[in-house]
Amino acid sequence: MSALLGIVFPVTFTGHGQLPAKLHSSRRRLVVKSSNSSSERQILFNRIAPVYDNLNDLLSLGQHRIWKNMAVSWSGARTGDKVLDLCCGSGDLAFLLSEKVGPSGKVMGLDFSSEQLAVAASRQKLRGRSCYKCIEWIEGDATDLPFDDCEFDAITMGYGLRNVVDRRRAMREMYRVLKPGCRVSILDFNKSNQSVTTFMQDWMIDNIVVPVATLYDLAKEYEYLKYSISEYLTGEELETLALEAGFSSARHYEISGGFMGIWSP
Ligand SMILES: C[S@@+](CC[C@H](N)C(=O)[O-])C[C@H]1O[C@@H](n2cnc3c(N)ncnc32)[C@H](O)[C@@H]1O
Repeated sequence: MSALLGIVFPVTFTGHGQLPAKLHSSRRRLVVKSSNSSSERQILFNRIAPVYDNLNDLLSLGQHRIWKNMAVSWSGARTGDKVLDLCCGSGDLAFLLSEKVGPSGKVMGLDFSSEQLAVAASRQKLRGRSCYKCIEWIEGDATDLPFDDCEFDAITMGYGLRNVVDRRRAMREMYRVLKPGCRVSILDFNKSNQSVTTFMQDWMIDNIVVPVATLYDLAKEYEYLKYSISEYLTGEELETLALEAGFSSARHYEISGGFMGIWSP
């Protein structure tokens, strides 16, 4: 779900702030394409957890790995840093971050899906390098972070913000827990102003993503992708959101077919 033929875009923000809501797991089978409550989305991501990684590789032809590497580079994470990966899912960006910060650093991977975190933890066990031991998985809500002010040297978020119901609050939380002068790097699908791009995105979701997901009995869950992009923010709107949250600057670039974003000082 995260990546599809280059139709993604990260945006990074700097700056240096506060806030709090709680979510509870539910076993209800409630997944709809216009899923627009946090608990519905939590259920959705729990359900897709067992196949999420395989589908990412399949649907992006492996390209999501390149984009995630870029997002981690843009975060500016360095050896020994304490960093946060929000909406970490099965942990791709957290693993990449741990390679940057090394065993002397610390990576916190936070997500509200216990099933995604279980996949992340089992992947961690299978990995031998010492740097992976510096990752801690935390079940929590991106809009109510269980961290102190100014705790992190860098924050990443891959394909997360689009799925967060209260994005304004999530952005303010990122601002609060980030140290002054440090950077947030956000990677996601682009909500384009170009009708051709939107048409291509919709076409690929309808004709490639959903049919493939149907093979895993996850059609409805992946139909949600189209909805989530349509109600996401454009690059300009994301920049405004970051500035309103207190960040000193924010820059969104489209890449990969014209749709990826990066912060510039
Ligand atoms: C598309 S997945 C991305 C996972 C991973 N970052 C990646 O790039 O592969 C989105 C993740 O965001 C999580 N998520 C959505 N809203 C959240 C929130 N409010 N708080 C914490 N996690 C959230 C979901 O549980 C899911 O694991």
